[in-house]
Amino acid sequence: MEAPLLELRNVDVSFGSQPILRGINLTIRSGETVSIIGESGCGKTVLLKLLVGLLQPSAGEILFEGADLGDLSTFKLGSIRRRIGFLFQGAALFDSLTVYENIAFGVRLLRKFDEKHIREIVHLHLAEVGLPENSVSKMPSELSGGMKKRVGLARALALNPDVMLYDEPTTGLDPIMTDVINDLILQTRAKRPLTSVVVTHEMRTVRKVADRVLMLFPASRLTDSESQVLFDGSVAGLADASDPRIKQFIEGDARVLVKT
Ligand SMILES: Nc1ncnc2c1ncn2[C@@H]1O[C@H](COP(=O)(O)OP(=O)(O)OP(=O)(O)O)[C@@H](O)[C@H]1O
Repeated sequence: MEAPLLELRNVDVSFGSQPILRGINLTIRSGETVSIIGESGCGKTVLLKLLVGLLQPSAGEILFEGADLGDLSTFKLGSIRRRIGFLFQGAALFDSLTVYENIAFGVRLLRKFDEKHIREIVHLHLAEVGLPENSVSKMPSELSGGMKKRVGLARALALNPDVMLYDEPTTGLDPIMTDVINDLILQTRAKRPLTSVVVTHEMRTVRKVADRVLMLFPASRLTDSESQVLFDGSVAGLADASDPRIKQFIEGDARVLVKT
């Protein structure tokens, strides 16, 4: 059987004496859109950073197409990273560069294309995320939060990734812009073979985009025998889950601490 595209085996992450991830086992198959949910601080962003090699686990293995990231040369790790697009929380645009230069940045760095080809790529992806042509000359400070996210997405897609990692893509956006970004995540996947991991605490986003949901619980509040993954299944299955911590998360404010 084909190896999963991404796999975490018995992964622990601690910062100092603080355990953040504990014994995480997870497989993500090619083409899936997996949403990772859980209250603030439970380690969702840490998990995303592990997948792209921005963080190393304290124990366990992270595999990409069966290859352990911890065993790879810098060169091989670099070639895997280039296949992974990341839409950071807050979009993380370069403030001193125009929208055009932000989208072109990675393409210039990683591909030997002439300027005409780069211009085509920038305009193609600007159109894909629904931004008008004249936004190319704008500076990030002139953009709304939703526009920034769209530029961040265009910048990631311009590198033609096989995997897209989204960190809170709709947090802080109004409901209309949330739906625009949710639709873009769906369209992005419909246009190309893409595996996506979407970290969010917005159930609206989960319901719209996820094939599968994974819910984490803070490691610091688990008993020794409990799994940190409270739920791994379909969005529909989430609604039927009996664990009160899951119910509270999906019914209430995701950021409110659940008392156990
Ligand atoms: N580099 C780091 N050094 C020390 N602690 C860190 C580091 N990165 C994350 N943490 C801590 O790990 C915990 C989990 O952080 P993480 O950002 O993954 O949470 P999250 O589930 O994504 O939360 P949120 O929904 O608020 O973004 C937090 O307590 C955070 O302070």
